[in-house]
Amino acid sequence: MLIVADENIPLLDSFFGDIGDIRRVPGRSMNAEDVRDADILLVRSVTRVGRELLEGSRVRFVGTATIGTDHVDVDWLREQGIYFSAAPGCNANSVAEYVLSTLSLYAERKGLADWCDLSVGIVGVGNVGGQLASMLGRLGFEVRLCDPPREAQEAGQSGEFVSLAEALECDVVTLHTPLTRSSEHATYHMIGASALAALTSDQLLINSGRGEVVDGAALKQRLSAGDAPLVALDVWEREPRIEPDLVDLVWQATPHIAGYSLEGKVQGTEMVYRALSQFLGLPVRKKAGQFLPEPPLNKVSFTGSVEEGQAIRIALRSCYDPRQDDARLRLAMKGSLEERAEAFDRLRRDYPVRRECSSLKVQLKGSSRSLQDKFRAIGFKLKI
Ligand SMILES: NC(=O)c1ccc[n+]([C@@H]2O[C@H](COP(=O)([O-])OP(=O)(O)OC[C@H]3O[C@@H](n4cnc5c(N)ncnc54)[C@H](O)[C@@H]3O)[C@@H](O)[C@H]2O)c1
Ligand SMILES: O=C(O)[C@H](O)[C@H](O)COP(=O)(O)O
Repeated sequence: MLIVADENIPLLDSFFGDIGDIRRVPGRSMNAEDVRDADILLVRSVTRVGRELLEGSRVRFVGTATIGTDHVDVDWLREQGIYFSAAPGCNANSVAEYVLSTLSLYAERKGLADWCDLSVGIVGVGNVGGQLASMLGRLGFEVRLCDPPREAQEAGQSGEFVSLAEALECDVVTLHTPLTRSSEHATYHMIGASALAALTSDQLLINSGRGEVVDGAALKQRLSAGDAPLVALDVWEREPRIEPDLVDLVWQATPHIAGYSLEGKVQGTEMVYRALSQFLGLPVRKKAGQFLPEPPLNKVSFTGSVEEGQAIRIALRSCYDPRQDDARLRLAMKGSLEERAEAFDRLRRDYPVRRECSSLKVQLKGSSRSLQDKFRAIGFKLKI
């Protein structure tokens, strides 16, 4: 059995080596010739999967080791009888940690003594938005949730949802919707000129969903006008050919790596491995956890005299500090369009190992119960 796989899927041999022969291909340039003789196709989000890639091949299973599925023509696969599986939720915690770290930097920039003074509007409350909402709620933030599809489905069951306009009133607005173009609540360019006009310089907009959810041209105009909000973009229109002008205009710029914790990536591989094993009628014997190495930093200690906010910032940023990714992306925005595109993909392919907060033991000597609860809310392991 031949498995054709994006070379950027981690642990291909460990998970799939005893299922079939593996042919590794760069995901961005994968073409029909690469997959013609394959039985199984494993991708991440940079390969467009549909008729053009698969017609005439013998592929019968497609797995994407990612949450997003907008790169896959799911309807065409269904019509062809090709089984499809994604990895919902695999890197939700990684994205939530990216948002938390971004919030901590923003609160510091604003000179806030307590980051919980920020209200946060979450647009799209699925795996990622839901995980983030739960963390922020436990930390004591005021959170507003906007999710019209869920609101319609859960009508009458809860009054917890607000409109997009109400979410846009929060100090921080963070986008976690999929990219959809034709459904009732399509998200393509959902944040356009009028939504952007509602935001002021007292606010932060974060997009780590998909680049095309925000109208890039309208964003450039808004950021060049007065009273503009700060913006943190992890995802961009037309990746990897992103606009260097927009990189210059945003406060924080990262190369689509919010979900790139090692845990998130390996869980993506594991979920596709499980789906393929079930599809082939094989036993599921491997788990992501068995392949995760000891983290280079596995313990930090704080004494009772440490200021609470300071302790949380140190622990959070020792696991993930987006400023490093921001600096790397800005440095890479040189040369021609193609050179910049290659650099964008290189930053993602050669991404350093990043571990989630759950990999770090936090020792809190003589700390308050409330501080312990906050560390737990973020997912740290506590040693008291
Ligand atoms: N930057 C990254 O590294 C990264 C990592 C993981 C996921 N993502 C992106 O984040 C998206 C969300 O991930 P998820 O796991 O939470 O997906 P999900 O499917 O679990 O949740 C998405 C939620 O968005 C809601 N939604 C749909 N249309 C909406 C609209 N118009 N307004 C408000 N809400 C709307 C849905 O009802 C759903 O509850 C993914 O589809 C993917 O594109 C990015
Ligand atoms: O949808 C997802 O899971 C994320 O956007 C994911 O992190 C994308 O990573 P890539 O497929 O581009 O490696």
